Amino acid sequence: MTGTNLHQFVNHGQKGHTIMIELDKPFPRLYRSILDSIADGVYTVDLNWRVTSFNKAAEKITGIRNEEAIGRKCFEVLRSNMCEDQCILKQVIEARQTVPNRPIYIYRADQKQIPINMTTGVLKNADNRIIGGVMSFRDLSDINTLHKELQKQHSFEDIISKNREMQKIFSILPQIAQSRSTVLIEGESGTGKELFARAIHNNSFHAKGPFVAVNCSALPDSLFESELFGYKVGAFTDAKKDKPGRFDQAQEGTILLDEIGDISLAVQAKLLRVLEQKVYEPLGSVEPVHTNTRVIAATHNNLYQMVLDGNFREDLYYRINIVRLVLPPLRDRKEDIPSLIDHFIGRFNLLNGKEILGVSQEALAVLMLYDWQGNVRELENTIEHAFVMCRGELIRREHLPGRFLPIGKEVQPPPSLVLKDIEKEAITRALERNQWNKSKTARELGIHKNTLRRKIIRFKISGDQK
Ligand SMILES: Nc1ncnc2c1ncn2[C@@H]1O[C@H](COP(=O)(O)OP(=O)(O)OP(=O)(O)O)[C@@H](O)[C@H]1O
Repeated sequence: MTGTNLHQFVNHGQKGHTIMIELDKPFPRLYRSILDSIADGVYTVDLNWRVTSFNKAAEKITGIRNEEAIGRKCFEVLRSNMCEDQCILKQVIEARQTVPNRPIYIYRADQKQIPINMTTGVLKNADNRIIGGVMSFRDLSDINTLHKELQKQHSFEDIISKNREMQKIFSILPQIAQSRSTVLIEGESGTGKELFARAIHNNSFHAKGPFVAVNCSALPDSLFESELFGYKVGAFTDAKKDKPGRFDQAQEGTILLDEIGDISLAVQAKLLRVLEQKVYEPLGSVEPVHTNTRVIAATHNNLYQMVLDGNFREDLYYRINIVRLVLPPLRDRKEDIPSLIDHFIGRFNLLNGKEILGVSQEALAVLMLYDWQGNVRELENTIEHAFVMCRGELIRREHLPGRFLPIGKEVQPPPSLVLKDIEKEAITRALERNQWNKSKTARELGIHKNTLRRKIIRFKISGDQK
């Protein structure tokens, strides 16, 4: 390569690139041809972040032509989620080190956001002086689509679960979504009630309309009516102009009445009228407004028990309980924990530009043995905490919040604990919970009875072992 303007072109594979080039001289045709023959998108920038070369694959992936890219600032061309405050190139130049395989998002020319995998290296001239950077990137859309296809069996939209009860709900969710009936979703806090409500909305005839979530427990009686139904100017002293309510905002869409068990009996009567007659009057108005909003109600209470206790109107209960979904707590579907962890790690990797690969065996063991009173939300927050603490590729026990650290005896797995021990432990506990009834246990674990039998033999689980 001596005698050319491109003094050295080295590709270190996983370690990334070091390209030596003199940017003030014309980019030789030979090397442009080489760059154009590469399947990955490649572009170079100078120290003012101006794009100096942009190969054919980069054009194809981004939808931006070479002539449009050259000379422009790289953040105007790629517009990635990292550009503003975590510019990788800046980090690379400061550390004089290649950053390989960062998953990030960029915007294409047609405004579509796509996931890419970016490797960033420094660009040096013949005197070994840094004169810019080189980025190579790969479109991950197809890989992500394939991955999603595989995950589809255990998910509905963004809801992940291989639990049998949840799978049953997934299978009827499209029908529920397409009906116009009111849906009641019951489950402890953090089990995914709002996620399900959104999935129903997204798959319904109302999908193009808005999705409006109202937290009923946050609304005192005095505000409930004005918040839900709005008011007209002069309805009360401070009503200086008309204000639309949440039902107005949700017209043609879906309204989620979250924590419906927390509303008073007086408010329940008002809500019943809307559900029965599909009309309401804003405060200060006598003109009824017709609503076509789909209503989904959610609660962490046992509404039927509330009816029996006289705290919830029976007629309203039957009105909202046309279709009822009960989401099991996470401690009853621990088989979901590993895939939920993967799901959150994938999401946080993309958001934070990190490349964490997973959790260590010991960390997984404590997460599997934990009780998860806060359900999936608590798991999500735990992984987010670990993300902040983790500097390497693997989340270890020490990265988890304090309650997972070895002070309490109950969460101390033996150091040799491996995945099969966790599985054995989970199966034994499930068998105990179900009085060693194999059909019930298999159902709870979401596996076939024959699979359970095989595992009992393989793990040498016997009734008297504990
Ligand atoms: N099965 C699941 N797969 C993926 N993410 C989930 C799942 N279940 C819950 N989550 C996530 O956990 C968090 C809590 O979920 P969500 O808000 O839907 O729970 P909720 O039951 O409505 O809680 P609350 O009763 O406290 O309002 C959200 O960030 C949601 O995305």
